Amino acid sequence: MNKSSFGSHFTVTTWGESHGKALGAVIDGCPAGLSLSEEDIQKFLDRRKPGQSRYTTARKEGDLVEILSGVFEGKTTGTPISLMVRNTDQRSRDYGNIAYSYRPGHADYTFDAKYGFRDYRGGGRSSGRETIGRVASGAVASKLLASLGISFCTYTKSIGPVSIENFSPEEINNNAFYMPDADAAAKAGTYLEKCMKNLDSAGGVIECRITGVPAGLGNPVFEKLDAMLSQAVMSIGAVKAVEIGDGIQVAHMNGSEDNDGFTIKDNMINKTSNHAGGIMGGISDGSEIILRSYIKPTPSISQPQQTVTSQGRQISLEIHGRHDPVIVPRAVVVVESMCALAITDALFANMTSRLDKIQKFYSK
Ligand SMILES: Cc1cc2nc3c(=O)[nH]c(=O)nc-3n(C[C@H](O)[C@H](O)[C@H](O)COP(=O)(O)O)c2cc1C
Ligand SMILES: C=C(O[C@@H]1CC(C(=O)O)=C[C@@H](OP(=O)(O)O)[C@H]1O)C(=O)O
Repeated sequence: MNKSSFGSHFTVTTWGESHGKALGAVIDGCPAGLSLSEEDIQKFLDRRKPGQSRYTTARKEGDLVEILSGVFEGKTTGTPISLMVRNTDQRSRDYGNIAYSYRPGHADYTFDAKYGFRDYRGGGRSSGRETIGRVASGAVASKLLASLGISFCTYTKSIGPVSIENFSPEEINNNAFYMPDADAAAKAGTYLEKCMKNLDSAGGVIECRITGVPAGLGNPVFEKLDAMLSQAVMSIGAVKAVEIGDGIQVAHMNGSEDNDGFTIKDNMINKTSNHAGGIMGGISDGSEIILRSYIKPTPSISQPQQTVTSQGRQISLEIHGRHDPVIVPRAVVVVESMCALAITDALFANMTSRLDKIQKFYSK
């Protein structure tokens, strides 16, 4: 089985390959009446599309979205929403040497081990280009969440050894890295130039902050909100770790440092700090949700690497084709989209969690 869907209440199925005719998504479970246009979705896709700086793949794609179904007179109809982006700049002949040899760090070997057959053109289904369907669906989920007062702020926290520490997340500078600190962005550029000169690649960290999520979203066991968010973000290619709140740092803290105190502010229960990153016991606590995603260096590099062919011959492989020297800047909106899908799914699952809420709904 090749499961291509995410979510059980707001369900997204992505489809397509990097060098096929097109890619896209089908969204099931979006309520009727949400105003939605191709421009709403295009704004998201434009943040992800390739060819926008020298630090991303040189593949030139417009990534123009077409809404094929589920929207009438500018509003969702409550029926499946089908979204499509056509591929226009495939150069499949560049991939001849990976048809029968395995790229270190990519999905070639494991895909073959599972299916015994693969579309090797640009990684096929395992290409980062699959994230088009995720981002197009994330745009719809974000529009829905925005109408409920839930918003996202996502940015590059580090690239290689260059990280940003003291900054205002709202000030995302319009640099090639979506990094809210222009000095750090310049340093990241210098670091990447060195990597590129060495025919090498770099990784980094993306931070996503979600505001406006009320207390009470998520479940106490299994489908914990932190587990749902982590699963959503870990399912993106090249993501190797996810942290919520203080994340792995808590292993080095004492309870007296890590615990967030409670207080009353404006007659409401509030916290004195947010080490937990907005989720306790698997359920949102009403404060900002803070998630970090750790992205590995792009596996396809052009310096010679040791590998084997599917026939078991040892070879030295130089990878051709057009690849991202760093994945992080283009993955910022992918992380945001997967978080939006997870929050929407959790929200819809929550609708029937309390009898008083159901009674209120039917009391009119
Ligand atoms: C937006 C995006 C762009 C990517 N670009 C590339 C790329 O240009 N070259 C490459 O080899 N891998 C790229 N990747 C990563 C691979 O798709 C990924 O490493 C591969 O599928 C193996 O999966 P894994 O790293 O999760 O094990 C990209 C991933 C994303 C999300
Ligand atoms: C084209 C995109 O990124 C691609 C992600 C990717 C990979 O292996 O993940 C490999 C490269 O493309 P191709 O599939 O042609 O080899 C990247 O250019 C895109 O994301 O739109």
